[in-house]
Amino acid sequence: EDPLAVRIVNEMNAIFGTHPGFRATHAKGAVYDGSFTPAPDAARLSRAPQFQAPLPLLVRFSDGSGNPMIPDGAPAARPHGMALRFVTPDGQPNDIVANALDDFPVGNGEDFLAFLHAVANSRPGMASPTPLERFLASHPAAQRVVQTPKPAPRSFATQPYFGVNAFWMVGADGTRRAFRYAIEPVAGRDVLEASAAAAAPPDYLFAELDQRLAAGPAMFTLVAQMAAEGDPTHDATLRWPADRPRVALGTISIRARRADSDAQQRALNFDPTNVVEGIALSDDPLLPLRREAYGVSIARRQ
Ligand code: HEM
Repeated sequence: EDPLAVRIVNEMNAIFGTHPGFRATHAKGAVYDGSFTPAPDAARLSRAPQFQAPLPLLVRFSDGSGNPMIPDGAPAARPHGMALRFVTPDGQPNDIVANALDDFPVGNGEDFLAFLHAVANSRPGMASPTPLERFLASHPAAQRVVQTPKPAPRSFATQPYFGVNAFWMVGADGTRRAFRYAIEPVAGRDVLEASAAAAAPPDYLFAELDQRLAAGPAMFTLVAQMAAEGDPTHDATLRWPADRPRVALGTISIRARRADSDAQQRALNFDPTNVVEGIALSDDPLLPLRREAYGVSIARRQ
């Protein structure tokens, strides 16, 4: 039998079709140049280079489907994605790969495969219960994610993004703290009515961002939601209480779409397990699985 990561990417291909040269999911995207300026507090929390001094960033915004022709306003384009790479002085990448949803349907790879398999095998008009309905009935976190409203953003720059999986920060004094990333738009959250999203031009999000950047950078605050002692890090479906402190780690500034965006996005391999000294992976099993599955998709598309 094929490894789990291969079977997962196969199910993604079954859902979205195979599109040579494109990612198995988040297929439609573009790559931007930007920079990161750490907040004064960040250096104490993590000794990673991105929290010591300003660094260049590579950023990719994407629609959350494996279909590269998906209209930006289609429900299947949600959640949208934001992936970023700190370009560190020694060239070792630290990536953050985030979705426009502060949640995930499953906490382990077997359940993710079963979820994708159920989606791939359910069709509108099928007799109830469909495979998806059966999966949701026995997986409350997936039910919660499916029921969460996911309005289309007005702009990639008016949408918050979330890292979902927990990491550790290792401070200058060696102290380890568990956290999750959030990326908050400085312009504030702004969404479209369902009817406006359905009527929007197919590339409205990418066109809007070009227009916005012509007038000035798009800004976000990189935030860490800090765990309290004992908060679970091993299961992305176990959300931490909303009152956990949110610490600003710095400012993301997005300058312009790269002229070589198409070539860049083919070559780029964002991976949430690309971390540098000062950031460490948690015990969340989705992290090593993501590394493997992204690797499978990268090998197929490159
Ligand atoms: C077990 C869980 C997951 C699996 C198996 C998975 C799988 C994949 C795969 C195969 C790709 C394409 C990689 C490539 O060709 O470069 C991808 C891309 C992506 N995933 Fe995941 N994913 C998982 C969880 C997540 C989570 C939790 C998030 C967000 C919090 C996320 C956000 C994204 C984004 C934004 C991209 C596009 C990255 C880019 O712009 O290059 N994924 N995922």
